[in-house]
Amino acid sequence: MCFHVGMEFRPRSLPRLTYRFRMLGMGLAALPVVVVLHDLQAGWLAWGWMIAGCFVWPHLAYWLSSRSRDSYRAEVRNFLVDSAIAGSFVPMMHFNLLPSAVLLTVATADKVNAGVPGLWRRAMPGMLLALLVSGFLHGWAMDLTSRTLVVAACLPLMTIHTLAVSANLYRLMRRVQVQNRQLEALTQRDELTGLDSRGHWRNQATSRIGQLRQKPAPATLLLLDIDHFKTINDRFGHAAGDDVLRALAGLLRDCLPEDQVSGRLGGDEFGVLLALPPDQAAHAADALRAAAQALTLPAHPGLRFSLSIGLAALQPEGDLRDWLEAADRALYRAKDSGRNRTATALATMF
Ligand SMILES: Nc1nc2c(ncn2[C@@H]2O[C@H](COP(=O)(O)OP(=O)(O)OP(=O)(O)O)[C@@H](O)[C@H]2O)c(=O)[nH]1
Repeated sequence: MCFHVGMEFRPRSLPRLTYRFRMLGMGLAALPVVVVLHDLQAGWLAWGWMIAGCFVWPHLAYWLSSRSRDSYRAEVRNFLVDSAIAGSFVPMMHFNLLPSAVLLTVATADKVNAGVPGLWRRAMPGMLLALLVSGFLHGWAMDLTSRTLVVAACLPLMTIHTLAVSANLYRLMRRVQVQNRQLEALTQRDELTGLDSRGHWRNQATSRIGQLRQKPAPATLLLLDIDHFKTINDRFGHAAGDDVLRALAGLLRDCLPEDQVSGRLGGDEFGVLLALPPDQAAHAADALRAAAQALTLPAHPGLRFSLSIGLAALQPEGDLRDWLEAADRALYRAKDSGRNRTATALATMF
């Protein structure tokens, strides 16, 4: 009856979080137990156990888990004790039907909501054992009837518990949704350049091919590679190499049409989709190469770099793999013929 949900994310504040919920749950559970014990004119043992379970245990559980080196494991153990306490109350209440059912259900639902795999199943033997021990201590008398006051005393646990669990689950779901969105955004971006990551770029390119199949339009793929990038790293340092990669990403944004789809495919290789026919794309590529050659980096005055670019027009029958292979072969032709140039894939390359 501690209503905590989502324990699997193991927050450091776990003991404090469960403490509040356990206080509330156990406090509300005490209401029907008190009414039934009063009706049964129960003895000191039953009253003492009720006070221990409902009012002392939440503080003890907090003390134990906040002292523990592994508060997660400690809380799992506390959850099992919660269930055992709920089970022990049933014979004490002479199996009064409604509070017994509510207590056992709520205790089990807590284990499910905690998000710890199989916790509710692990809690069952302890709950049953506690019920048996309590039965031997308090007797096996049965009085299933729940009078109106007992029903009313169950209501706060039924209503407030459900609302508290729902509110907590909602909060958790919202947080997971936000984190999922953040994670997705992170995987879509190349951290260094801010361009599309390889995977996201491939997805974008594949969906662009799908659109072009539906509604044909010119499209050209550019594969870019920085010439002798290893030498730049070796001569000016890795940080300078990173600056070059970032500067190139800036050039792509500034020099190429806005509807480009640009991504860093890995290392010093970049892919760009342009909604242009190959001759216009080749002009754009040459302008980009000229801009790259002219670029100076204030932090590295002696550093200059050039680009080799392979270019391939989309063929109606090809897929992304064919398109990339054609552009790649063109890129290698550009490299082989001396670098710092643009080469266009031959039609037979597809
Ligand atoms: N600074 C930096 N270097 C990287 C990064 N990723 C890969 N590299 C380096 O990029 C270099 C790529 O080298 P190569 O594939 O030999 O290419 P290259 O030196 O440009 O040779 P050519 O393409 O034939 O002109 C390697 O030295 C990698 O270590 C990165 O994120 N930052």
